[in-house]
Amino acid sequence: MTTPPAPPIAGDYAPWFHAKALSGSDRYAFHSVGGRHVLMLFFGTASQPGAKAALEVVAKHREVFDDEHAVFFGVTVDPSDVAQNRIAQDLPGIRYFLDYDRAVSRLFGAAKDAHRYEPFWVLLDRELRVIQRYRIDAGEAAIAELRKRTAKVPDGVAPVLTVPDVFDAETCRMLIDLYNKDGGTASGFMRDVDGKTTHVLDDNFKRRRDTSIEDAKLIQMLSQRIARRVAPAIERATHFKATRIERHIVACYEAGKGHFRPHRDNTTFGTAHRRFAVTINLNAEEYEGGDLRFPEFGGRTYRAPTGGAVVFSCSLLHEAMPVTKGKRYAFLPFLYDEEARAVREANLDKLAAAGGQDVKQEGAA
Ligand SMILES: O=C(O)CCC(=O)C(=O)O
Ligand SMILES: [Fe+2]
Repeated sequence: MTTPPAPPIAGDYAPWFHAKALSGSDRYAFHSVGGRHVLMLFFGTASQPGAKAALEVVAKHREVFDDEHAVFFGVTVDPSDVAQNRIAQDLPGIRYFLDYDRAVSRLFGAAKDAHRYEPFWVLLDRELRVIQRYRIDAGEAAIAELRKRTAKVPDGVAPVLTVPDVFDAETCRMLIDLYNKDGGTASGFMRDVDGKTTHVLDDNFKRRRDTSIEDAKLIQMLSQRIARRVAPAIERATHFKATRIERHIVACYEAGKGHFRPHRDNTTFGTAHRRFAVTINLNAEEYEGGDLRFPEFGGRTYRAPTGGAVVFSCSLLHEAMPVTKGKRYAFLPFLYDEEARAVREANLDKLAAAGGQDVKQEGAA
């Protein structure tokens, strides 16, 4: 039997989990809230006076939770809180987890067992690390600290690599032409639904059209450039040897439509093998907006030069900002290694039929 990890203390990264939320989601992905300070309140049941008072403190400071700088999550283990309308989601910023099996409460140390519950607040920074835990009656102190932290958030630097000249100008142009001949197809993203990695389309979350490169010779040439110019940069910076490449696509984000909201690239069974994401811009001078942003590290944005790459770990939260003028074209592979290939193969049976295509493409980097 493996012992469950000890609950996080100040300075530790908070554990990630999926949980039922009052919003209606059965599997709300907690890792996706990074980039904002997070105040969690493990209150157990709002029928208790201490919990009720704590929720009143949240209501009093409601404007702090604007989804941009800070978010609040209440955690109840009592179904009667919903049945009796004691809690309600209030956007922006106020959300609840329905932790009826106590899994989340156990993870954070609030539920000791089926009977004992120690309510508390826990404040997390934008990288989802614990700043501090507060007793349930110390809500004012927790929110005062949150206000202080959000008033001046240092502008960090995301741990990304920039590699110039992976493709020459001619190759970039040729890839754009290839896309334009085909016009691309609306591309979605992966989500685990009932244990299967499923392809989902949602314009609010991602809007982009992709065309898949089919020419074997071209694929080989592009893969070689990645192997000779991107893989060594990754190896020098991280000691990771990328040997495999997933997907050869040209993607296009159009002004007024194209964007991809904050996500991580390896959080489903079907994508767990991905190690590094590579963005090679094909026409960096021809559009506005469309830069990459890593919300856990602040507002700074990144744009690969034409033919050059921005490379980052697939575990980092990232977004492609909306394109506001022109069209942005990019070549967007993922890299991994032999060990990760075994992970990929072990997960093949977890791909829902319709979603399989994208992640089954393969070749050596
Ligand atoms: O547009 C980009 O550069 C990144 C795209 C991305 O995040 C993805 O395809 O997962
Ligand atoms: Fe991504």
